[in-house]
Amino acid sequence: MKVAVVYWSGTGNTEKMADCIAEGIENAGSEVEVIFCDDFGADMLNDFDLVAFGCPAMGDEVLEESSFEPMFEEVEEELNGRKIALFGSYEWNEGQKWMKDWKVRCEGVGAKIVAEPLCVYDCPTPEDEDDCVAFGEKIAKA
Ligand SMILES: Cc1cc2nc3c(=O)[nH]c(=O)nc-3n(C[C@H](O)[C@H](O)[C@H](O)COP(=O)(O)O)c2cc1C
Repeated sequence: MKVAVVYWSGTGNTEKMADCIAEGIENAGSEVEVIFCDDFGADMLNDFDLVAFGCPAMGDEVLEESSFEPMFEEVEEELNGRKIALFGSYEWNEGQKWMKDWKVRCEGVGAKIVAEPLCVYDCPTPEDEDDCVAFGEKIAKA
């Protein structure tokens, strides 16, 4: 299994999640590449069996709009039938609306979401980091 972890992060919280998820994927014996969203595109999808997308809640409960959203708009057209996972950090709302909307959006284009999306409040605690590693191990076996 070859996995891409594609993320955006402004203050490092989602980046930390990405690194821990990658650690879990490696623990599971899979190959992983951690890629900043500007360096990923639809033409790379065929190189991976699974893509884990990470983006914090930004704007008003949306994906980051200048870098991650344009990449995702291009990629989502090609997600039908592909295995993906979603994760990200948030801070302002307990409702995690951005992630609920993102999940519905991905299901709408036919992506196969292999695990319940992982949301972490603010900066990952050591326990959150363990959850991220476990998430990586889980999705790598999906
Ligand atoms: C411009 C801006 C908009 C944000 N909008 C939201 C939001 O709508 N909902 C929320 O829960 N958190 C919001 N946040 C908080 C971030 O999601 C939170 O700080 C997160 O940990 C940032 O992750 P990062 O370190 O990966 O950038 C916002 C933060 C910024 C700077």
